[in-house]
Amino acid sequence: MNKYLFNISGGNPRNLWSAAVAAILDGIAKVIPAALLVDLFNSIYRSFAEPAVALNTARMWIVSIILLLWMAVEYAAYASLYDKTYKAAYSLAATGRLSLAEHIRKLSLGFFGKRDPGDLTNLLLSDYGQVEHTISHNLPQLISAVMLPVLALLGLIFLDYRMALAMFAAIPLGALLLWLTDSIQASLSEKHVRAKNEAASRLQEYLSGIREIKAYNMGGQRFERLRIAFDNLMRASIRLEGVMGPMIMGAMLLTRSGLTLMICTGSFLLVGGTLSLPVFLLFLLIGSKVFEPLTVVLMNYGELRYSAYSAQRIMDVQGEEPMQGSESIQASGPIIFDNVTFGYDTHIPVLKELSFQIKPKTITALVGPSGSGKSTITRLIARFWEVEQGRITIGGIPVRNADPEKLLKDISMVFQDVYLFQDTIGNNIRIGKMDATQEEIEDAASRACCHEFIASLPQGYDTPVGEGGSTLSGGEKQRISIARALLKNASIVLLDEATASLDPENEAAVQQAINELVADKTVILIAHRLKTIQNADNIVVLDQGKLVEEGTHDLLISKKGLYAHLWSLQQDSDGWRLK
Ligand SMILES: Nc1ncnc2c1ncn2[C@@H]1O[C@H](COP(=O)(O)OP(=O)(O)OP(=O)(O)O)[C@@H](O)[C@H]1O
Repeated sequence: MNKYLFNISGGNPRNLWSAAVAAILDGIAKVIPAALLVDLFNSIYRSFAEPAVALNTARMWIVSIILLLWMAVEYAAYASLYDKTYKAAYSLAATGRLSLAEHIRKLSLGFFGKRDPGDLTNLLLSDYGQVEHTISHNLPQLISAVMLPVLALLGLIFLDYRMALAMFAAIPLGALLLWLTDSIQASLSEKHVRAKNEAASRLQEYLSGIREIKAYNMGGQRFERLRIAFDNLMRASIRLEGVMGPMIMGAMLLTRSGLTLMICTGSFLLVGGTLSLPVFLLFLLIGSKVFEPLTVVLMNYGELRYSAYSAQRIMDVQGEEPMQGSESIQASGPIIFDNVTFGYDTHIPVLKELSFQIKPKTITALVGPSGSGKSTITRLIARFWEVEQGRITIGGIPVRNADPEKLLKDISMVFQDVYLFQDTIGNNIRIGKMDATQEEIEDAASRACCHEFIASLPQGYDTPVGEGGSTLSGGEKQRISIARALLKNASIVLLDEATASLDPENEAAVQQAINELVADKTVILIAHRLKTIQNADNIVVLDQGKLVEEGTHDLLISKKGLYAHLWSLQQDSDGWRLK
C-alpha cells in the first residue's frame, strides 16, 4: 500500500498522509456525538425505568448545547478533510503526471516502439484520473468505514461482548467473499482497462490518420476497427458490472446481516433476562450508524479495485529503467563504430558487425538502398536506442556511458520528417537554444532561408503553427528545422535527407545554409541524391546493415561496386519525366 501511494504520487506521498490524518479526525468528530447521545439516552431511560430517579434536565441541556457546538467542530473537521483530500488528490496527480512524463522522456525510444501512443496518453490522463478520484473520494470513505466499526466495536464490547460479537460476526464473511473473488475482480478490471485503452488508441489512430483514410477511401475498413474496439469495450463494461455487481451486493448483504444477527441475539438474551432493554436499544441505535459507511465503501469497492490496476500500470512504467550514464563525450573527437550489431527487435539485426570511423570536423555521407540502416546509424549516435553488441564511442567515451541529456547538447539533428510544436514559429526555432534573442532567431532563420517567408506572414515570428506543423508546407518545415539546428550550433550534426523535400529554387539556398551549418563540424549526412554528397570527405556504403565499401566519391566510382552502381542508376533517372 505504501509503495502504491509512493509511486502514484511520484515519490511525494506527504500530502496524502495529512489527508489521511484529516480523515481520522473527521471520523472521531463524527463518533463523539454518538457517545454523547448514548449518555443522554441512558439518563432519560433511567428516569423512566426507575421512578426514584428524576429526569436530569440540566444534563439534557448541557448535552444539547455541546451537541450544537460540536456541529462547528464537525464542520471544521469536514472542511479540513475536504480541503486536504482534494488538494492532495489534485496536486498529487499533477506532480505524479509530470514526474511520469519526465521519466518517460528519459526512456530509450525502444520503449515507445513497444507501447501504443494512445495507451501512454491514457496512462497519463485516465489512469491518473482514476487514482485521483480514489484519493479524493474513496480514501476518506475507506478510512471512516474502517474507523467507525473499530471504534464502535471497542466501545460496545465493554457494554455487552455477546451483542458486539453478534453485530460484527458477519463482517469477516463479507470480507472473505471479496477476498475469494479478488482474482476474478482483478482480471475483469484489467480486461476493462485494456479494452478502454484499445478503444482510445483506435480512436486516436482514426483521427490522426484521417487524411490517409480520406485519400484512400478507407472509411469502412478503419471504421470497422474502431467499431470492434468500442464493441469490445461495451462487452467488457457489461461483464465488469454484471459480475462485480452481484459480488459486491453479496458482500454488502453478508456484512449487513450482522444487524439481523444482533437483533436475534438481543431478543434471545432479552427473553433470557441477561440483557437490559436500554443496552439492546443502544446497540440498535449504533448498529444502524456503523453499517452505513461500510455499505458506501463496499459500493465503491469496484472503483478501488479498478484504481489499484491503474496504479499498477503507472508503477510498471515508473519501473522501466531509464537510460543510465554520467560521462561527458568529447564531441570534438572521432566517432567510432566498433563491431556494432543492432536490431530494433533483438532477434532481427538491422546493423551487422559494423565498424567504421568518422573523423572530427569532416563530412561523412551514409549511402545505401532503402532499409540498409542509414537512419539507424544516426539514431544510435544520438543514443535514441541502446547498442547491446559492440560499441560506439565519441571522443573515446562509449555512448552508452554518456549522460543522455549532455550527449544531445552536442548533437544537432535535422530529420526527414520534421515535427513542429503547436506554438509560434519563433518558439519552434528557439528550441535550438532556449535563451536565444530575437536577433539570433532571425539570423538563424535568414541563414536557413526561411526569414523571408516568416516575415511575410501577418504575425511574423509570432505566427502560431498547427500541431505537428500541419499549417506549413514540407519545405517550410524543413527550413525551420535547419534554423533550429543552426541556432543550436552543436559540434556534431546529423542530417537525414535534409534537402529531400525542397523545391529546386530553394535547394541551392538551403544547400548554402547547410554548408554554413556543417562548417567546422563533424557531420553525418544521409542523402539519397548522390550528387549532393560528391564532396563528402568519406562515403560509407551500406547494404542490408553491412558496410560494403567506403572512401571518397572518386575512389568508390573507380571501384565499380555498389556505390558506382547506385550512382549510374541516379544519373539515368535524373532526367526522368512522364511519358
Ligand atoms: N522503429 C523501428 N522499429 C522497428 N524496425 C525499424 C524501426 N526503424 C527502422 N526499422 C527497420 O530497420 C531497418 C533499417 O531502417 P533505416 O530507417 O535505418 O533504413 P534507411 O537505410 O535509413 O532507409 P531509408 O533510406 O528508406 O530511410 C528497416 O528494415 C526498417 O524497417
